[in-house]
Amino acid sequence: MERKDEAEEAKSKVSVIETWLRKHRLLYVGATRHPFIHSIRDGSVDVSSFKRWLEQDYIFVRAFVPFVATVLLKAWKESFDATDMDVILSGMASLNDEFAWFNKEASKWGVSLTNVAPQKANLDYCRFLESLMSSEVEYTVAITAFWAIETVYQDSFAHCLEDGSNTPEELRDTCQRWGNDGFGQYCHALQSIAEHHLEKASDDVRKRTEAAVLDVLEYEVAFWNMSQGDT
Ligand SMILES: Cc1ncc(CN)c(N)n1
Repeated sequence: MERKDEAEEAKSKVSVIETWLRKHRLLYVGATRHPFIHSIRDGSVDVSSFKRWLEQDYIFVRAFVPFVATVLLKAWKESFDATDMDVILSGMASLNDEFAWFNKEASKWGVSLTNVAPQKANLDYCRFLESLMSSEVEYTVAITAFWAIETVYQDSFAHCLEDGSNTPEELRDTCQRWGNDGFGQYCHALQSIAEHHLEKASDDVRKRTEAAVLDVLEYEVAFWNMSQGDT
């Protein structure tokens, strides 16, 4: 009987990440339902904004790869569960495909990805990524920030593919890239890993992880703003 109560309690227990998502709902919605995303979803998107996003995101992804490499290194050193490395490695593999995709998409839109100057919001975000690459930053903080970065794109672009959306045909490929179910499952796998480590983390590490997630959400909002030319 007691065992059953414990199982029931575990089932109804709200996870750390879920608690943060509820607590910071407005910011999360701001990052995943941004006017730029709405404009893709309703078909009113400004082509020059989309092209700016494409150019700037290519620069961001180039900085994202070394960040993910450091998360992989930390998983190897700090996690005893081999699944962590499998999931992170699958993320790296999809980043490899992403470069090919960026090049294809750039030629489709007549955009050159070489010699693009990073804009301030992008530079700030890349600098933040670099700070997370430090060996002083715990694996729990890094893997949870990684989850947040991937999830913002997944949630945003999946919204553009939902029933009732009016996403233009030529933008569906972009939305599929991050909004597809496989990418959704990958984000859930990252969330489970992050949760597992957060459950065991000290209050101090949890606090710093929550702050890093909030930073990610703010940088994502600034990135969408920049894409729209609102900086
Ligand atoms: C700014 C940003 N955030 C997230 C992702 C998803 N990797 C991205 N490509 N760019």
